[in-house]
Amino acid sequence: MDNSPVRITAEETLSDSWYLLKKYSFDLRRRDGSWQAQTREVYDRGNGATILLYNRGQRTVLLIRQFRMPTFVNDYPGYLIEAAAGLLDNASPEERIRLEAEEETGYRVGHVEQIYAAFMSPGSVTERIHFFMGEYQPGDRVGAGGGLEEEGEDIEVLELGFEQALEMVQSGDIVDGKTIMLLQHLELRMLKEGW
Ligand SMILES: Nc1nc2c(ncn2[C@@H]2O[C@H](COP(=O)(O)OP(=O)(O)O[C@H]3O[C@H](CO)[C@@H](O)[C@H](O)[C@@H]3O)[C@@H](O)[C@H]2O)c(=O)[nH]1
Ligand SMILES: [Mg+2]
Repeated sequence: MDNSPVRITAEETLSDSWYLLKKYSFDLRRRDGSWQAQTREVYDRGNGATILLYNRGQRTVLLIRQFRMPTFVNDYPGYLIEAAAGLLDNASPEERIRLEAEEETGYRVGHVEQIYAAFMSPGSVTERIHFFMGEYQPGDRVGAGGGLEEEGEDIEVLELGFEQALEMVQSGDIVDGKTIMLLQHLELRMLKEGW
């Protein structure tokens, strides 16, 4: 017997231009057992991965700054400070984050640790982001980073002190969700382990 609380009744593609925007019609079984018809728009850009590169000895992190159009059209100057990140494009999260971190920051990544995967905007976007932490050393730098110009990327690499980065979360100079989560994960680790 089908016990699912959801029955999809129709699926309409609203846009398949760069990524995929669909409208789903479905019946949802409410907690009282009754069924209710609903529709929701769902944006599918695949899944992603992100990493906080940190150096424990120097007490620094490597972040990037780039232009993000969706923030610009929502009353923000558009240049966002973020942890390196990329879409999976059919690679595994770990494979992808190594490639992306090197492409964006110029640092080759050694050991990485996956900490969790999270839905970042579950009311509208399918994406689940895989979160990683990785230590870097100055000698791991193999290029300038910056991303791929042919894809429109123009990425500035920033090396910041831990404390400065955490203060920038408080001051509103760092406003990207995944980056705030990663910096706070680092802060928890610093507190727990007494760095
Ligand atoms: N032409 C065109 N290019 C696009 C479009 N949308 C994205 N791109 C390009 O596609 C590439 C995607 O770059 P990635 O580095 O793989 O992804 P990202 O944009 O950094 O995404 C990461 O961060 C996001 C925000 O936190 C995450 O949502 C995502 O999962 C990932 O972690 C970028 O060059 C971007 O400009 C579009 O509509 N049109
Ligand atoms: Mg990226």
